Amino acid sequence: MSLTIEQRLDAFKRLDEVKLTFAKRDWFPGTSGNLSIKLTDQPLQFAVTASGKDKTKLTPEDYLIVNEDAAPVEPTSLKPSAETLIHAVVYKKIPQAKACFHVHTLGNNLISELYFGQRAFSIQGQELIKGLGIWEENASIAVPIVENFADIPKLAAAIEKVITPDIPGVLIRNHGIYAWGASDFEAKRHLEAFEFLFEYHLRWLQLRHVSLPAT
Ligand SMILES: CSCCC(=O)C(=O)COP(=O)(O)O
Ligand SMILES: [Zn+2]
Repeated sequence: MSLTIEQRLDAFKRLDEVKLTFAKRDWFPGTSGNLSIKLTDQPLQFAVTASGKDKTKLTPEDYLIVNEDAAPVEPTSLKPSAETLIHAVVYKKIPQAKACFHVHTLGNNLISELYFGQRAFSIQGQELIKGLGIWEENASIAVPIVENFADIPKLAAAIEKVITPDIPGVLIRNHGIYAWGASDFEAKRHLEAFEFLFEYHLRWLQLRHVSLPAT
């Protein structure tokens, strides 16, 4: 299914907006991180950030269109993200996902290592869980954590095993997080909620032994 120029430009513009917002938060240290927006199903085609680029910058060559095998669908000199297969796995396993964002932050790296032994990070009763679209009273979530592998097909297979529609994200040990949503707006909201919950928990671990003045 051929894509219109309007579809491309709209996806690239949306990715630019998200990229600049995340860049302002220093969420792309050392060229890390990658972003994608799904364009078509049957066949799966999505726009993804080019590999190895400084994601704090906007250039005319930041994105390319790829298929489910992470191969470019049009002639290009750009190399797709080294982790493109992971985005493809998310789109194939979670049909509702229309955007998928990946960042490396200190918070998500620390949480992924602290809780890797449990293969999940669990948190309950935090208001920002609603940011994940989970609104029941005193809700609890468990964010899956997989081992990090340099072999991307192996990492993608590990991720495919654990992701479900219930929790729109997955942590990779000492690497980062993938978060997705039914739109770029929703994927951004989910990623922000995850990162807030990680930061809250890390700060709580630091402060919980501090003696507070008697009230
Ligand atoms: C320097 S980060 C190592 C690669 C990585 O984990 C990442 O998220 C960025 O890879 P890409 O190929 O998408 O630039
Ligand atoms: Zn990464």
